[in-house]
Amino acid sequence: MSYFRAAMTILKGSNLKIGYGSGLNAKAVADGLNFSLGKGSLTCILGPNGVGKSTLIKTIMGQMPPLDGEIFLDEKQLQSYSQQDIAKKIAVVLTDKVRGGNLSVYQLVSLGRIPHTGWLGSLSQRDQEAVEKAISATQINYIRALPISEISDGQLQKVMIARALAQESDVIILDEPTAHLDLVNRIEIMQMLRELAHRERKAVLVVTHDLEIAIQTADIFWLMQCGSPLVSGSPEDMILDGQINLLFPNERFQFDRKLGKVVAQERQKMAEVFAPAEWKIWIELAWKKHLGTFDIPDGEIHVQTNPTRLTWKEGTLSAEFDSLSGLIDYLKSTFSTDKHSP
Ligand SMILES: Nc1ncnc2c1ncn2[C@@H]1O[C@H](COP(=O)(O)OP(=O)(O)OP(=O)(O)O)[C@@H](O)[C@H]1O
Repeated sequence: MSYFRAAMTILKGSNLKIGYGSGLNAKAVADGLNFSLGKGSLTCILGPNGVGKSTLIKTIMGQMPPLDGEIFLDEKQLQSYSQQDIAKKIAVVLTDKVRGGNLSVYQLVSLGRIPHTGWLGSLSQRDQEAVEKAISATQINYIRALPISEISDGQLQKVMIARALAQESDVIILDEPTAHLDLVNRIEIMQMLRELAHRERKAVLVVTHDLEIAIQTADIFWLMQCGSPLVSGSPEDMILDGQINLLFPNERFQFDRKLGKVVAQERQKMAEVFAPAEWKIWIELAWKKHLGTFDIPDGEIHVQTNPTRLTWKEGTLSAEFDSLSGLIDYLKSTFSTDKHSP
């Protein structure tokens, strides 16, 4: 497996120290970063606000020099490339809103050819083919003639990805590409990036805070945490060995492997639940959310479906409800500390 990854590597960081300023005024943001980015896979960078994800991207793009260590792009030192040569190998999609409402979708995608044609270059047959291929791969043909001021945020994000594809670089980097999008668009964009990485053999590197969608789509995670090196691995391995919890500052928030979600760890006992598996999960989540601070005696919850019937059993007492919220409301009102206080 290590041979497979090494053979596909397009970008490598070695003992990298990143940050701002230089000399005595240098301010390091992260240190001791080692990574390799593989072609044909979707890699997600995750980490808390301010840990240095955007700084790492800017350094990889050659916009700022590393404070120490080295970056290799296609086995050559990044510093040996001109900015234009980097642009032929790395395309970037940033979070900033795109201006230029008068440009059509087609014209914006065509801008991806600038590293090959120069600003004033006209599009050759070869350039036009690359633009058409990018438009087709991102399924935006139906909006190609529209001005970008008239398309939605989700469509614009696909157009920006098409522009990056038209650049025909080995690496595509995206900084929070789904930040302003609704849930369906967030999933769709990440699935599109996964497909493009695999089908077009691109190395796609995405900064995201969307842990659950990243788990569903990424091949590799890079976890960044304050004061510690970058940790990489497959999302599934990281969940199973607990490394995913490096994302959280303390033990109050942990990734629940069974639920597949981040949950607050309340130290509390829970009723014994006799229910189908999907009911158990939502009863547990609702219990944690609503009853975390309540002192509820040992009890059992029994669930029957079709029609829904939830039974709370505590000693000889038994109460029935036709919804989970009905049961939760009952437990809240019965065991409220306010009610029990003198
Ligand atoms: N131009 C700058 N000069 C000096 N320090 C900066 C500059 N830009 C960012 N920083 C600092 O570098 C650190 C890392 O910032 P960065 O934007 O890389 O974090 P991030 O992980 O991308 O955060 P977020 O998830 O909030 O986008 C922060 O402490 C920030 O204040």
